[in-house]
Amino acid sequence: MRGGDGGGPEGGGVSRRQLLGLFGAGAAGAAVGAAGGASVATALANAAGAPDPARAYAFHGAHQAGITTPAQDRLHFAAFDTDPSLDRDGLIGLLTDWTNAAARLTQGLEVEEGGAVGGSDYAPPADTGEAQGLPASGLTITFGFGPGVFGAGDGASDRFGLAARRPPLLEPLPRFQGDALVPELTGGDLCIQACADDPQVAVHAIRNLSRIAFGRATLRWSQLGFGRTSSTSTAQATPRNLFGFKDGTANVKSEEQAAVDEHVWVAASDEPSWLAGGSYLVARRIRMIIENWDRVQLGEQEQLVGRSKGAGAPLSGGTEFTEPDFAAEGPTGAPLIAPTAHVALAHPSANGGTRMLRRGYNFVDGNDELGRLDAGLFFLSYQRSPQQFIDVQRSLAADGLNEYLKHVGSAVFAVPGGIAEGEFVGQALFA
Ligand SMILES: C=CC1=C(C)c2cc3[nH]c(cc4nc(cc5[nH]c(cc1n2)c(C)c5CCC(=O)O)C(CCC(=O)O)=C4C)c(C)c3C=C
Ligand SMILES: [Fe+2]
Repeated sequence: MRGGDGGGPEGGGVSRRQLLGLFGAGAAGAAVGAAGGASVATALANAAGAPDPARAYAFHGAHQAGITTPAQDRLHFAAFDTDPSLDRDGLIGLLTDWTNAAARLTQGLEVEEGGAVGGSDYAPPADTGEAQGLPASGLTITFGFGPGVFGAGDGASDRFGLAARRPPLLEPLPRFQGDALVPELTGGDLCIQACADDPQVAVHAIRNLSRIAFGRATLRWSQLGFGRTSSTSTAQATPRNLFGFKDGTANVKSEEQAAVDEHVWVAASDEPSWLAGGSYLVARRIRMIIENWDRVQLGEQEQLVGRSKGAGAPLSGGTEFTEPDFAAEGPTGAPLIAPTAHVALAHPSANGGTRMLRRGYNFVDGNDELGRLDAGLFFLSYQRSPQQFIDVQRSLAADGLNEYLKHVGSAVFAVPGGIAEGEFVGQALFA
């Protein structure tokens, strides 16, 4: 619990009580220390059915937390531009300061001991204070590097001396059919994804990390999210998006170790080696024209998605987790799942076997001048290569849902692997 004088989070870990119950004390200690690592994925998942305010995920580990971690209910995502005056040492300094703060915040602590009210009356507090008394709430903080960190590719603008370390796959995403991107909601040199089960905890994290960056990086755009639109663990119930459909049924789940290794983590044999254990993050702010959608008949809504609205079962039959049968035909000989249905076009069978780990959130940001809700899905996906997203998004050009969607924001980031205590996030990039 954040209290200003070093009080740790109750339980000190991934619901230590639950892990003790599952494995006994020794195993629980090892599991908490390696959170984010695959060896405890099942333990985390079993402990993750329902939000637990005292839950604290380890910040250090083989992978950054916040990817295969059971998706929390709330999001604050931020993309930053680095200040033109920032050089390599300045960037390392910023990453070090962010690491130190994030390691504390995720454990339910203030940015610094005595942060909000324990400092001098004559200096601004080191912590903004709105999370005083709040527990860790499952907070994870995940950092990523945008293409701009590696220079503009002309050699002249390589402020950080990282051009030679650029992941060959890290390019701004190509333009997709129907894109209506707003530059102010697109791109970014650095990103931070803060997820928690308490919105105030996620916002507090981004606010303080932004404040720490003052003079070194400025917020380019940010997004609040609620009601996760995916499950990343088999222990979680599938949530619903703002179209009212279950979303996340066929997602890559943390328990699918082989699929996570094949589709999510950059392997040691991939280029570049500094990104091993990391992933590529794609963010898309997708406006949903829900007023039009709400006038569509139920049967047509289901045809557009390819699944039933109630149970989330494929229209070819079965229950939620039955594999869709795209060859199944109805009495008229027409396929039960239309070839232009969202799930038909997004399915691995339509995309050379490709999958991705989706981790998006619903958003509602007020309304527009026509009185329509500015609502939608803040789509986040983690994959071993951005090409996985590109292939599926290109396939979705024929998606009937597009009539009700508008992609207005877009960004791609290389998310480095996890770190050990004493290291700063992304340290391998500078080695
Ligand atoms: C490019 C990737 C994807 C975008 C963009 C996207 C947007 C989007 N999706 C929904 C609703 C649903 N998506 C579902 C499944 C699904 N979607 C993608 C990819 C993108 N979706 C994939 C890879 C899959 C899984 C396909 C499969 O393997 O079967 C579903 C069905 C339930 C589920 O499996 O999650 C829904 C519903 C919306 C509303 C949307 C844009 C706003
Ligand atoms: Fe989808």
